[in-house]
Amino acid sequence: MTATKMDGKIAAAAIKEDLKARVAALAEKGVTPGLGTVLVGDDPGSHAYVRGKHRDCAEVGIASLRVDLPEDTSQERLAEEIARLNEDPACTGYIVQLPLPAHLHDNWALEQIDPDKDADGLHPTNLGRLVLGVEAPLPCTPRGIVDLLRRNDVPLKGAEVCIVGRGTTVGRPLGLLLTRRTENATVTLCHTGTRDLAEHTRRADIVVGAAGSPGLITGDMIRPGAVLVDVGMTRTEAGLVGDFDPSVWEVASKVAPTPGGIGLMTRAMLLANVVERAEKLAR
Ligand SMILES: Nc1nc2c(c(=O)[nH]1)N[C@@H](CN(C=O)c1ccc(C(=O)N[C@@H](CCC(=O)O)C(=O)O)cc1)CN2
Repeated sequence: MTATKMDGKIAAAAIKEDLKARVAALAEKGVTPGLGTVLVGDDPGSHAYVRGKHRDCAEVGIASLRVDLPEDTSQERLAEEIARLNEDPACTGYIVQLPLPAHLHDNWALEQIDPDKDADGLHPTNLGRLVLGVEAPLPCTPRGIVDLLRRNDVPLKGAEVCIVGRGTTVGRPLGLLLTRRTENATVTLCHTGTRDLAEHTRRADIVVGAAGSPGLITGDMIRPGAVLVDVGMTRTEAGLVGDFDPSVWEVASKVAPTPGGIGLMTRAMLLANVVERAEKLAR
């Protein structure tokens, strides 16, 4: 068996086309959605991701507000910029690019964001709303995973899903999303303390690699015909590498690879969150 690719580029392009039309409809009502980004430091990967987000905004007609701060930014200075975006009416939603430099704290920064402007869906209030099943912006990567699976006709109802990685941007919120009544999957959340990872991955219809451990999951660890979603993104000398070893392509039925899969869906879902918030404001 050679797996087929679940293509994030094709799906993201379709999502952006739809959003472009919705942004044009908002313009007729005098509303322009505006995405803010706060980037602290010099990490080349983070700079590339933020550049990509602003390129996407330009493509669909969303205004961009960009705040770039030096590596040695103090917590007080960062708090000022976040407070400014909370108050700025031109900014309908914004993100703080993660991870922040070590002297700042990701969770502290997320808590400073006005939950109504939280374009990433990562504010504790919005994660809490996800737990409660109340409407809220959804975290972009988990939302992108569910969207890509649906577009590729992967059944979720009753599916056994093994998520490898318990991070707060992907693994944990994805477990919450997939176990909602609308998705109705059964989730096993594995992590570095899991005793026998292969025992869990082999049982699953869908395996999500979100551990950031290159090549962790090999072909012998999955069942024939399984659907795989790679969220791992580790930069190596060989380029960008995901959590799945190339041997999985001979065993799986469908794969969302790194690169070309979920990263692009993450970007598209950020735009969707910003447009949805603007639509709410226009009602
Ligand atoms: N505030 C946030 N910070 C971070 C998030 C997030 O969702 N919100 N996620 C990641 C980084 N990220 C978005 O910010 C992101 C990662 C990867 C991609 C992407 O397009 N990947 C491409 C490959 C790009 C490359 O070659 O480098 C792909 O997978 O094809 C987009 C966004 C951590 N921080």
